[in-house]
Amino acid sequence: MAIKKQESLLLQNAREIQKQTEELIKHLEQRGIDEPNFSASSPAPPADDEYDALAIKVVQAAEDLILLTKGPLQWLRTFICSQHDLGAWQIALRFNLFTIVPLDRPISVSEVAATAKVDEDRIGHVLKLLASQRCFQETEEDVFVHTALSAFVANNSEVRATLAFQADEMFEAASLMATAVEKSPDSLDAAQSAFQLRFGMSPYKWYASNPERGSRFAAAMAGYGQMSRDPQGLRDRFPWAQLGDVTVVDVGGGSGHISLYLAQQFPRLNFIVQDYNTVMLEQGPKRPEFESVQTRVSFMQYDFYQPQPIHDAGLFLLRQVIHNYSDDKSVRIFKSFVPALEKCAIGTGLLINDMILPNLNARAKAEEHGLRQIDMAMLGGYSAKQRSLKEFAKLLKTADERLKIVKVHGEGVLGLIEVQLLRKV
Ligand SMILES: C[S@@+](CC[C@H](N)C(=O)[O-])C[C@H]1O[C@@H](n2cnc3c(N)ncnc32)[C@H](O)[C@@H]1O
Repeated sequence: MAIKKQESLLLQNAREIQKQTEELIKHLEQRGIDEPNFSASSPAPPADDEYDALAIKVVQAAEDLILLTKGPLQWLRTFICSQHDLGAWQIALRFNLFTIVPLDRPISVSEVAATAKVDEDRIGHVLKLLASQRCFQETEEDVFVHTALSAFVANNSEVRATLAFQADEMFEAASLMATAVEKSPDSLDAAQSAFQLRFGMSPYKWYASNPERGSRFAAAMAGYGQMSRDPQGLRDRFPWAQLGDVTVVDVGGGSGHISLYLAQQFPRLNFIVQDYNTVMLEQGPKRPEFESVQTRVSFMQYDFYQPQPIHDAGLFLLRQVIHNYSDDKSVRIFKSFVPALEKCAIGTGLLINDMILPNLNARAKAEEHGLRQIDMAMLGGYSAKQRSLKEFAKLLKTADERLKIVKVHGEGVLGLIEVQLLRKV
């Protein structure tokens, strides 16, 4: 029997990239969408689940090929210097380089530096690093134009807020991750989170006492919504229209950006946005979409460790809250809904819109990596974590035996877990 020569793993990955890229192009062609390029006028890739599913296959094969080609030593060399990339982005964001570089003409480093009020030498070095990531392009020595990447940042203030809060407070806190574990090696301790060690208080207290950063955090959350396209997933994967004329209570809703979005989509629904942080709540009515839905969206200060005061809700929404808390606090939050759910109509749901960590090999590594990054962000910020479906079920049961997961709606970056308080009719 002829011994089959082992096929090159490098070539297998290269062929996979070719095959999956062809699928991706077919998808674009079928929808009449032009291919993306690096220029500032590049069309954006489509924002739909089908495209994402194709794109992740290309990304996985490409990332595997990069690792195989570079080998461990050179892969590590690049990776372990990532904090310096973030440092350069921090400067670019803090000194507004993205908006100083005009969208319609080249600009010299000296002009950027004069507007940013920082010396030319450092601004040049920062722009050159970013340009090596195809974020800005140096068209001639010390002259820059936007690329697709930098123009996107320039044009999107919410995404800029997301980048800036990560490059500032989260980056500073992340440098103390191991120290935080050293201080509390046996279990999660919110008082010893990396953020707490860096800033002396929890993120929420810190944002409340630093209103400028607090309002940037609210915008950053909206930017995350764009990145994960989760508001659309939330809209499409749950039967909102079937709820009828009811009030949805958005608990820990921050600026209410999600309620405002859903209110625009579903004209029969009313929303109450609850948050204990008034700085976050005050952002809501300032948002441009508020005007068109202001009769149906209201804001209310409420602390979710206290019993839920709304007893005639059609649905409670708890979005991106539980991942900020340890197990015991999550149980207290779930418990706060019980007296209200006992009084609301039978079948009233508690919809948890939080990341569900995947089971082993359920998702491509490149995709799982994105989820695990946020899991680490929760550890560093709050001594908290993301959870699997099994973990959610366990916490709900500990809060009240009658709290049951009745459905997981669809699949996306964030999960959509519908919980009901099972009661006898
Ligand atoms: C990660 S943000 C999520 C915001 C929003 N739900 C979203 O999806 O964008 C968590 C929110 O919980 C709020 N929060 C924290 N502690 C709270 C408490 N004890 N009671 C009510 N809201 C609280 C924070 O102010 C913040 O707006």
